[in-house]
Amino acid sequence: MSFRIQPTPVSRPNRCQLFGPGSRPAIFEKMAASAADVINLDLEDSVAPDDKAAARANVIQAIGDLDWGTKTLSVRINGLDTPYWYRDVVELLEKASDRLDLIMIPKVGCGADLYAVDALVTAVERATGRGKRLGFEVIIESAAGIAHVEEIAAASPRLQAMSLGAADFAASMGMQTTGIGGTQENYYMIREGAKYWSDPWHWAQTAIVAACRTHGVLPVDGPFGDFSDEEGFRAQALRSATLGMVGKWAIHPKQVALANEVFTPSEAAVSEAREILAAMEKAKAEGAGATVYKGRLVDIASIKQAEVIVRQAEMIAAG
Ligand SMILES: CC(=O)SCCNC(=O)CCNC(=O)[C@H](O)C(C)(C)COP(=O)(O)OP(=O)(O)OC[C@H]1O[C@@H](n2cnc3c(N)ncnc32)[C@H](O)[C@@H]1OP(=O)(O)O
Ligand SMILES: O=CC(=O)O
Ligand SMILES: [Mg+2]
Repeated sequence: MSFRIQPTPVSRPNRCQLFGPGSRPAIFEKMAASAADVINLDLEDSVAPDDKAAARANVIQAIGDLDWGTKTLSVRINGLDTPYWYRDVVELLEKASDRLDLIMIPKVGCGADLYAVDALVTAVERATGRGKRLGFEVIIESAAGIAHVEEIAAASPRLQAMSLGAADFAASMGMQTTGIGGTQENYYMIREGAKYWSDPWHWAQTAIVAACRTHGVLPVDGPFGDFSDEEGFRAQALRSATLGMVGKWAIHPKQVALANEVFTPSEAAVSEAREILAAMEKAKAEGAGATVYKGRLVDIASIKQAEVIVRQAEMIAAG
């Protein structure tokens, strides 16, 4: 490990973030009753411009009125290039109850975007004497966002989570697709006449995971648009989990159980991790730094790998 120790992100389950438009209050109770760890009430791209003010009022009322249980409650505000965002922040902080945990800032392009929102949030918190400090989450969904991803991950002590937003990301990058996440028909290699599909989101995901892990932020995979394609969602989520992401968005209630399943370590994975820890305890007692488990090498690095899985399982079990 470098002299610079890797910070630990906030310890809370973030396997699934369920989104719903702020202009559709009829679904808020269903969102609150869902099995998602995080609820994202949206004021941004799922809300038409004429509905922005009404959506904001709906969301403010629902934050206080509904029972959100132990979920993390977040509101996606409008982007800093719009006329709406400052009023989203000010009205949420002045009028919504303390139940609000986070705001999600979309389309961030540089660290100064977070600085600007932090300055406004801090001023309103001080002016109103608001007790609970608001946290941030951001979406990397532009060329600028991915180019400055590490600067963004380091930009505010309020930052808890960072998601990849595949739809806006594809548009900003000029990618020739209208698909939101998952396999892209034209992204393949050919060998001996057979097509092998590759993953166009992979490089952005790894950049996000590395930036997040460097700065103690939770890396999250964003939306998967085709909510009829359960296997496609599962495959995308499994790749994200394997890369180190802790959860994925659901843009339809059907996707919540899938995300929870993928981002909860399986019983088999947890017992194997515990067995590796036990094998290493035994090795340590015998003065060895490495040993053999099921015919393969395990050593001190394996302890850290196994601890990732055990910690994740324990944190989820603790709720
Ligand atoms: C690219 C991005 O920015 S993604 C993030 C922003 N986008 C969003 O927030 C969109 C979120 N999703 C939605 O708005 C909706 O799910 C839609 C438009 C995709 C589909 O809505 P519908 O046509 O109503 O879906 P459908 O008929 O399959 O709904 C089934 C049930 O789930 C409910 N439901 C639909 N969406 C949601 C949701 N997001 N949360 C909770 N419940 C929901 C419906 O009310 C319906 O309930 P019922 O059985 O009691 O009648
Ligand atoms: O906001 C999400 C996206 O995919 O765009
Ligand atoms: Mg977007």
